[in-house]
Amino acid sequence: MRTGIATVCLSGTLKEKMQACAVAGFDGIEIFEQDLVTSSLSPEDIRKMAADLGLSLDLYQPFRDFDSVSEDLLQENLRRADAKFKLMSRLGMDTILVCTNVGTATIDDDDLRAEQLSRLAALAGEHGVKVAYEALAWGKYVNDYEHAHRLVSAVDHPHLGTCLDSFHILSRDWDTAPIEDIQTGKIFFVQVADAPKLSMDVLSWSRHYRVFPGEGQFELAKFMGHVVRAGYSGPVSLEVFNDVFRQSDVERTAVDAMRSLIWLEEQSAKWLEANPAITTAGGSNGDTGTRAAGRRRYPMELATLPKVAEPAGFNFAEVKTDEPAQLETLLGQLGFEFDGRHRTKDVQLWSMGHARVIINEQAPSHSEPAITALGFDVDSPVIASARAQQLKAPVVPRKVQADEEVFQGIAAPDSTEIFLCQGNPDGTAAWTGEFGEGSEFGEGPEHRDAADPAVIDHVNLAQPWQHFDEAVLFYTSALTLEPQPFAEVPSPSGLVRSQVMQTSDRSVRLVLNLAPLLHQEPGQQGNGGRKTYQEHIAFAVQDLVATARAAQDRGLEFLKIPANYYEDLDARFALDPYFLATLKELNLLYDRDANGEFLHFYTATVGSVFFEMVERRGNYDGYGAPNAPVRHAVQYDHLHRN
Ligand SMILES: O=C(O)c1ccc(O)c(O)c1
Ligand SMILES: [Mg+2]
Repeated sequence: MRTGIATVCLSGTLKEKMQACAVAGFDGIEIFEQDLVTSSLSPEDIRKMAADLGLSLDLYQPFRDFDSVSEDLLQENLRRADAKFKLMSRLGMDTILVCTNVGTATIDDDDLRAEQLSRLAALAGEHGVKVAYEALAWGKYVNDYEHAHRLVSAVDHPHLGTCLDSFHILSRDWDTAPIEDIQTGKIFFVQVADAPKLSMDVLSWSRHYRVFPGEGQFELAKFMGHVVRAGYSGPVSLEVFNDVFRQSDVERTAVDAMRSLIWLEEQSAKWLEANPAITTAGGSNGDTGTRAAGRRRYPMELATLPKVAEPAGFNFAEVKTDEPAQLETLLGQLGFEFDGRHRTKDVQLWSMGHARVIINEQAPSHSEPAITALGFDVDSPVIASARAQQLKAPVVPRKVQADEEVFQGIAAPDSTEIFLCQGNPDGTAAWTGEFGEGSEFGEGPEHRDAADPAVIDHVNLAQPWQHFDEAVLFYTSALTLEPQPFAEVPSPSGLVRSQVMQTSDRSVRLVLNLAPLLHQEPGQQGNGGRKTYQEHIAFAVQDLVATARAAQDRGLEFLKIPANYYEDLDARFALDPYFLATLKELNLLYDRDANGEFLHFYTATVGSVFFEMVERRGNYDGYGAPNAPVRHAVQYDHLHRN
C-alpha cells in the first residue's frame, strides 16, 4: 500500500512538514494549497526538496467551487484552473483534487455539471493533469460519492476520475459496497480519515474533529476492503483536519499518522480475509483471477504485521519514587505483602495474590510516586515487541544482568513504559524469583498463597490532552486492546474525558483519562517526567467488605463518602438496610446493573497515584461510573484539606 498524508494534517511550515513526513516513512504527500501559498519556497524548490526527501507529490488540493455555476463564472473558474495546472507542471505534480461546489453553485442540473466537468477535463488533458472529483459531505448539490461518480462516468474522459474520502462517505452513512462498482482505473485518489461519532453539523465535524484511522469510530477497514476490491492501487492518503494535531509536535504527529496507516493496512487485509468477494463469471473489478494460498490477489498489496493474541493479563504495575514510605504504608494497609528487594536493583516487590506492584526507587530525588510502567502478559514477548516496533513504538532501553529476565519494553505516548512479559498460565511470574531470595530483604514471593485470586483489575492512566488520540491508537494497534466509546465524567475541576481500552475477556482493562487542564499545574512541563494528574491502579478481590475491614484495622484512612451518597444509593437500589449500613460504615461505593454488582473504595492520593480495591459480583462489566463524580469530589476535598 502506498502511504500518503496531506500537509494540512500537520503543524509547521511546508518544509518542516515535508521533513517530518520523510522521517516518519511516508511515500508521498498531498500539498494543501495554503501551505504552498504561504511558503517561501518556490515550486521548483519544493519539487527538488520532495525528490531529495524521497517523497512523491501525489495531489494538489483543493480546487473549490468549480461546477454548477453560470457560464461567466465557469469561464473564470477555467482561467483559475489553467493557472493551477501550470503551477502543477512546475511542481511536477499530475493530480488535482476538485471538490464538489459548496459556495457558488446556483444551478442544480446534472447535464450542465457533466458538461462543465468535461470542459475542465479537456483543459486538464492539455496540461497532462488528472482531475480527481470529490463529493464533500456538505456539497450544495453533489454530496454523495455515487452521485459524483455518475457525473465522472457521464463525462467519460481519461483525465477525470473520482476521489474517495472516507470522511465524506462514512459521516453521511453512505453504503461503501458500491465502491466496488466503480470502473477499474476510475478511482484517481483515496483519502482516509477516522472520526468519533458526534452529532453536529458535518462541516464543523470534518474541519475540527477528524482523527487518524484507529482513533475514531468509522469502519475504515471495510471502506478500504471495498477500495482494494475495486482494483485501486494508488496512494492511501491521510487527510485529517484536527485542531490538536495542527498545534502538536510535527514529527510526533507524523509518526502517529504513519502508525495509523500501518495498522489500517493490516486491518484491511484482515477484513478482506474475513469477507471473501463473491466470484462472478469473468471476475469482478481488479480481480486478476489468480489465487495465492487461497487468497485473492488485488492490485494493491497489503502488508501484514506480526500476529499477536490479546494480552492475557497484567503482569505487574510499577510506581517510581525515591520517597517510598507512604506508598509502603498504603500497600501494607491494603493487605499487600512485601516480597523483598531486587538482587541488584533498587526496587521492591509487593504482592497480593497475582497482583504485583513494583516500587522502583531509582528515581531522581524528591520524585513523588507516579505510575511509570505496566507489564502485560503476552504469548510471545519477542513477537509482540516486533509488532510494536513495526508500528513505530519507541523501544525502552533496559539494563539487565546476565541471569535476569529480559523484558521487551516500549514507550506509550504518555511515556509510561509498557513491558511485554511472559507470564505463567497459573498467574505467577518467573522474574519474581529475582526478589528477596533467601536474603535479609523479605521472604520472596514463594510463600504466597497461590490460591489468592487477587489480580490487577484495571489501571487508569491520565493522558496529556495533546496525546489522547495517539494513546488510543497506540494501545489499539500495538497491544490489540479494543477501544470503547468514550464517556465524560464530571469532577469539581472540570469534565474528565474517559475511554476504556480492554481485551475481549476483560483480563486487561485500561482506562485512559483526559484530565481537566486545571490539573496541569503551571511550570511542571518537562519536570523530570513527573506526572501532574492523578492515576490509579485497581485491584480485584473476592470479598471487599472483609478487605475493607482488615484495611481499617491496619489503620487505613478511608476517603469520607458523603451521607447524601448513601441516601441516593438507597433511593436508586432499595438496598437491604444492613448492607447499606455496612457500605456507609466502611465508606464503600456501590453500583448495580443488569449484569451484576460492583463494590469499591479508593485510597488517598500519594504523589500522583492512588489505589482502588474492587469486587465484581456476577458479570458486572463496568467501573462504577455513576460513582466517579463522588470519587472526584472526595479526592478534591481531601487534597484541599491537606
Ligand atoms: O473541508 C474542506 O473544504 C475540504 C477540502 C478538501 C478535501 O479533500 C476535503 O475532504 C475537505
Ligand atoms: Mg477530502
